[in-house]
Amino acid sequence: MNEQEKINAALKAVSFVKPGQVVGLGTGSTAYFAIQEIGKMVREGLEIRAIPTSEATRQLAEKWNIPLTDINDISTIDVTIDGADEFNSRLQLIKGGGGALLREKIVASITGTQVIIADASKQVEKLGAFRVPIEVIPFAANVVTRKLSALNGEASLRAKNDSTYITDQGNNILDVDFGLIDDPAALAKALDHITGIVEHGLFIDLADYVIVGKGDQVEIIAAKN
Ligand SMILES: O=C(CO)[C@H](O)[C@H](O)COP(=O)(O)O
Repeated sequence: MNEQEKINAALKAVSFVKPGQVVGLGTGSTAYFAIQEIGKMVREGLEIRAIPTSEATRQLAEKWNIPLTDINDISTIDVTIDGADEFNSRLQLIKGGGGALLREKIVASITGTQVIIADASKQVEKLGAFRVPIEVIPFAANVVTRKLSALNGEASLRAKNDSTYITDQGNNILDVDFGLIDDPAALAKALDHITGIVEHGLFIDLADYVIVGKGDQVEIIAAKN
């Protein structure tokens, strides 16, 4: 993990934000730098409305006086800048290390241009060294855990400060080790069909660009359509 690479990627990503747009604000230590930069742009007169992907991001945006709007009052988001835990050459992602995958995926699903920012450590040949975060309703945590083992997934209930981790929606997160994933799209489809899973952290066909900091350079990788 390299903080300067995160900063460089974030500074590049904010050039995607234009006046008058609705902007999705991601969650995590990389998105933090983009939100901070957008805050400075707002202070200098940029007019946008933003949708935060977590309560932590909402607080950060409020601190920077970034005007917020309600996702239920809009139909599309022009551009979203968010981080990722891993990405591959097809711009398939694992997200949810920060626990915000549900709102992040909802926001991504109505975003025109989804820009992912990352340091170079996030680029992988095959997804799966980072365990796939899966948001489950607490009632179903063990039910889902057993169903995941049928897919060769070893699930651990996420904890924080010695307590079970609770998401912004009051759910739990299972961090699931599937080993290296040969076909992330097929796994995502299988997870889509498990009752009790609210959402999973495999983001397939959602990223339009990944901006990755590499040393003091920044590489912009566009999705192949
Ligand atoms: O998906 C996320 C939060 O749910 C984050 O974008 C992801 O965990 C990357 O975080 P960071 O930029 O801190 O490495």
